[in-house]
Amino acid sequence: MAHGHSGKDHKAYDQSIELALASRVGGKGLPDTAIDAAFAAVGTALGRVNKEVAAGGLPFITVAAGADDLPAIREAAARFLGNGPVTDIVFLGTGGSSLGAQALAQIGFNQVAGLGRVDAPRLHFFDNLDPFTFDVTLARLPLATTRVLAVSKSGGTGETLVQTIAVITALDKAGLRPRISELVLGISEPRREGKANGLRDLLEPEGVSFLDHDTGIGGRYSVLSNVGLLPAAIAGLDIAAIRAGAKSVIDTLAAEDVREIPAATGAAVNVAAALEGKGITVLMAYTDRLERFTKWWIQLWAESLGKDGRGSQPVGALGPVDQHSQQQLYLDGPDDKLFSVITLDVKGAGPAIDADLAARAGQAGFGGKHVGDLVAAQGLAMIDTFASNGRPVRQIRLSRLDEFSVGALLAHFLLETVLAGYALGVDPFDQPAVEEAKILAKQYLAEGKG
Ligand SMILES: O=P(O)(O)OC[C@H]1O[C@](O)(CO)[C@@H](O)[C@@H]1O
Repeated sequence: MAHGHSGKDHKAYDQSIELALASRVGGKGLPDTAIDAAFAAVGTALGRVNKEVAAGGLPFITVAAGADDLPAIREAAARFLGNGPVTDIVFLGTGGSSLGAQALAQIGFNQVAGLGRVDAPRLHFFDNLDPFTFDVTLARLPLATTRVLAVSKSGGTGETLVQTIAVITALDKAGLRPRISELVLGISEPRREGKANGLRDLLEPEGVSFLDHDTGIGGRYSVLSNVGLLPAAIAGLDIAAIRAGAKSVIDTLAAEDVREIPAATGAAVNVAAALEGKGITVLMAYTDRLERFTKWWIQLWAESLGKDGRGSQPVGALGPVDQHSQQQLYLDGPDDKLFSVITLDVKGAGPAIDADLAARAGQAGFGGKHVGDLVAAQGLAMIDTFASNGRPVRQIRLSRLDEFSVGALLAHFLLETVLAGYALGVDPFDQPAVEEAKILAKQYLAEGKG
């Protein structure tokens, strides 16, 4: 990784819900009655989670806390990159088969808006289906030095299948089909009796090998399994540090007092907000490298909790840029939101601001400071402004953004979501409502509609 440390010697993050409480931010904050009721429900949910893990359930937790599979993941990454030059890596997959990998890749300064390529290879995540984007990309990519990782838990997602078909066709046209087993790799569930797996059917006859997607881990819970960690290893990240960060959070589940557990506290503040009729939960991160993290979290929260008429609308925001687009609404619009602000200790980081030039720009106060000083001041000012306007805000503060801390954050939000789901009385692991439009789309395609 170009910056930061992957050491395990620092606390991954600090969380505080103080400024979400009515006692601190006035009438519009969350009252003690709601917080107490939420902690009671989350305490019961925690007991259930711990019991299920002890009984061998919830493998997304046990896998995330382990390390036995890491050598195999590293080997697969090394084999995938091979010996020859690799200029580009294409990731096919959508939702939980892509967003976690994107969140991790961003920690290593990949996929950061405005930054473009830092080091080779370039990473391309095609989690959306767009005929023009894909056409242009396939035409421009140097296919002989490109590697493709196709990920689908079910092996049946239409977007991923048509992209994979297009890749095979492009490799064929480029005369590279004989090399496909070297250029392409898959991750999918093992074949199951009576269940089709289109991705394996497409690629295995070509000689392409697969890593098994854990059948007990749903896509949106898979980031700390090989689904997220193989791309992370390919991107050069320290996957042992990611797992160490995750384990540091998972280990807190054993604490006696539910209020001492950060993930349980995060679940409780969200459940309390739901009890108070706040239908929107905003996650605002003050660092470019957590932008995809917020997208990953949006799927996790929305698909896990939005059912039976329950759940809250997750909104991802980036600071400071979104202060210039959404702050007005956040502070002065409907009081229907809980805010969670993630800040990074960036004081002293980034370019120094020349004093003379700052004075010439009419901002003498910027002189002698660093860009990071301004961002740090903005994050803190935003948090305090939420509070002074009576808008409940939870703070999460990172001292560093590295593999260890992102592993911890990922585990935190995975656990927070499951605890909130159990506390709200919904099943956080299914997504029955997403099937209807998929079936209809296939019917319309057959009928030529659209
Ligand atoms: O990994 P798969 O099976 O291709 O599914 C991709 C995504 O599609 C969904 O099933 C929703 O349509 C998500 O839950 C999942 O993460």
